[in-house]
Amino acid sequence: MPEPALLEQKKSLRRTVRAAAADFYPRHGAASSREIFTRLISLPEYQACRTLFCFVGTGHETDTFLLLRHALQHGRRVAVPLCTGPGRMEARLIPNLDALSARGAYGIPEPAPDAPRLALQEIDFAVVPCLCCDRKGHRLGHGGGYYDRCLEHALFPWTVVCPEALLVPAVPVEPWDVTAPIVVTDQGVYRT
Ligand SMILES: Nc1nc2c(c(=O)[nH]1)N(C=O)[C@@H](CNc1ccc(C(=O)N[C@@H](CCC(=O)O)C(=O)O)cc1)CN2
Ligand SMILES: Nc1ncnc2c1ncn2[C@@H]1O[C@H](COP(=O)(O)OP(=O)(O)OP(=O)(O)O)[C@@H](O)[C@H]1O
Repeated sequence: MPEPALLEQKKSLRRTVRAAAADFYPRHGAASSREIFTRLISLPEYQACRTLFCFVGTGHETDTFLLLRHALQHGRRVAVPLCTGPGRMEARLIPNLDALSARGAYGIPEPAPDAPRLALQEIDFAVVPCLCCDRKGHRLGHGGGYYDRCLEHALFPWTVVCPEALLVPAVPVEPWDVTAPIVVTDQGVYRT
């Protein structure tokens, strides 16, 4: 059962961070995303990975097209989220960026519903979005629980990405919230 106080804290933090993000991304999003990209491709977990699962960043998120393109050009298998129901998503393989020309749930570019499914056991490394997070790897998402469900049993390393300007001292943590082992910002890499 959700604890009412924590739920309220998350709601209120989402409101504050959405406003901060709306201010941040139009002005600094492109530069921030490039810095985050540079740090991501330097991670040993990325360099070693053969199969990458990475979100497709939209407007007020880190732009991940740089990473998706890099991974495809360097021979990695690349999968992105496809929302399949409330709070549920699957990793689906894409052969190139043209496979992301359709808009899916919430206006996010998604592969076609018949794109091949990637079993979670086959993921070597994943890159995950957030509205904001803290340096301990606690992330706040949009509240759908998509990543908490998906990463609940993850045995692979994964990182959340967040501009340093949107980091918060502490994200309220509920029992089902997963903790990112790595936080990559535009200014550094934090291992939790
Ligand atoms: N790029 C990206 N892909 C993702 C996620 C994400 O956060 N970012 N998700 C992570 O869970 C899942 C989709 N979940 C989402 C749940 C709610 C909203 C949402 O409410 N967005 C807007 C409203 C969009 C609209 O105007 O309709 C909002 O925040 O106000 C977005 C994504 C899977 N794919
Ligand atoms: N592993 C899980 N199993 C069942 N329900 C879950 C699980 N994880 C989260 N939920 C449900 O999902 C809802 C949203 O959770 P939360 O607010 O933590 O989402 P979020 O992390 O902000 O969003 P997202 O993961 O989509 O970015 C909660 O009401 C919770 O009950």
